[in-house]
Amino acid sequence: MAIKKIAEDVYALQSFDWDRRTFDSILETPKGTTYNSFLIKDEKNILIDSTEPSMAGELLEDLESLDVQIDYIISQHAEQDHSGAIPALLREYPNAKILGTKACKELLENLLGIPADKIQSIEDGQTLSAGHHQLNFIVTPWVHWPDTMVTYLLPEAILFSCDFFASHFATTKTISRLEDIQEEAKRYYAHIMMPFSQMVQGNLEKLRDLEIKMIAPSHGPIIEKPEIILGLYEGWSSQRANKVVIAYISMHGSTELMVKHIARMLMDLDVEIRVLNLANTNTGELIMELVDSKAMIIASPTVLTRPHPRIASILYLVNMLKPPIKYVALIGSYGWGTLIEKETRNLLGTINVEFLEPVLIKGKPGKEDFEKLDELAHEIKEKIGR
Ligand SMILES: Cc1cc2nc3c(=O)[nH]c(=O)nc-3n(C[C@H](O)[C@H](O)[C@H](O)COP(=O)(O)O)c2cc1C
Repeated sequence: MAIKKIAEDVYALQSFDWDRRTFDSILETPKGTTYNSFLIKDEKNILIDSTEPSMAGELLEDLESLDVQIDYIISQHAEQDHSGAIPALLREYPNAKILGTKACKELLENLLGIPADKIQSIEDGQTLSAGHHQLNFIVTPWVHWPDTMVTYLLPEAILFSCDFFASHFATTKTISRLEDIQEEAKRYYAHIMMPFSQMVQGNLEKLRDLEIKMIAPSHGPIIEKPEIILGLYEGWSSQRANKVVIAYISMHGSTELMVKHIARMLMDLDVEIRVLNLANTNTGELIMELVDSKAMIIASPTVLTRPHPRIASILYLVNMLKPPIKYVALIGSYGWGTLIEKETRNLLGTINVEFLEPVLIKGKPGKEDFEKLDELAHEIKEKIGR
């Protein structure tokens, strides 16, 4: 664990998980992660969030080295990577009071067995005076559970943002350049925030009038130039992109010929595209590309009447993560009979997209098939330009 002073009497206590390579068994974390807890030393000592249960001992050691008793624990989100060490903290500081939203209180009781009388639920806009410091609680639901809130600290103007604006990125640097944060922040947004892009917009609106000098999320680095991450979130959540992602599988090359043809045509039409062969692409790479795409071309051969299983699992994920795509086109080769269109529509059943006329061809594509792909490319160009 590392103690970093981020302002007078304000400390970041970061647990470094350098080797972690996946989160929630789905989100890749190539740069590891950190679990960040924050201490405000004042007349009342306040701890904001905690750490993974397995790292509770390190957090307790750091608090001991800072020689503090804890009066309040602010639980901004009940998930175990932030609140899992609270039971251990309560054993060490039995008089500490826990504050969280009403939804957070219920989850802390259910997930961590914390007694109800230890937790006070707080309302949006409620404040807490620590003495010299004042904490303002802003309820920000669905970034990323229904219980989430952020805390604005005065007079320092630090926003403790929990998962909002976080990234899985184990680094000892504080961030003041866009290049340092962009990739991991985008990966995090794509997997955690994208399904709730409208809630993200609403929560950004709630923060709009605050003067924020520093953002201190509960994973990854402290961000010294808040405008860089606020700008990225504004762009990602406002769905202004117009790229086309082509995700494909081809077992014997026919579907791949179709992909190469339509990709070439779209490039000739000056459409920004990204082509991903799912046989050798990480799922995360595709999900990140979808953050700023307006259309997706799914290219799959028929396997046992349905989309190739790798395509099907991607469709399931796309349906869940709700990228901002507005148009879906299905292309692919089959041998004798196919139900691929029906299955694709089923798998994308809950996202609000327009399905374009599919181009499904028997065997190897010929001249007429390529002409149909040209028509589809023109239609896509026309649609995304609107
Ligand atoms: C395991 C397997 C299952 C298949 N099942 C079907 C099927 O149910 N219906 C069909 O029309 N073609 C089926 N095919 C044939 C392929 O869809 C066909 O060969 C197609 O052209 C392959 O496209 P590709 O060259 O892009 O891999 C199957 C092929 C394989 C290898």
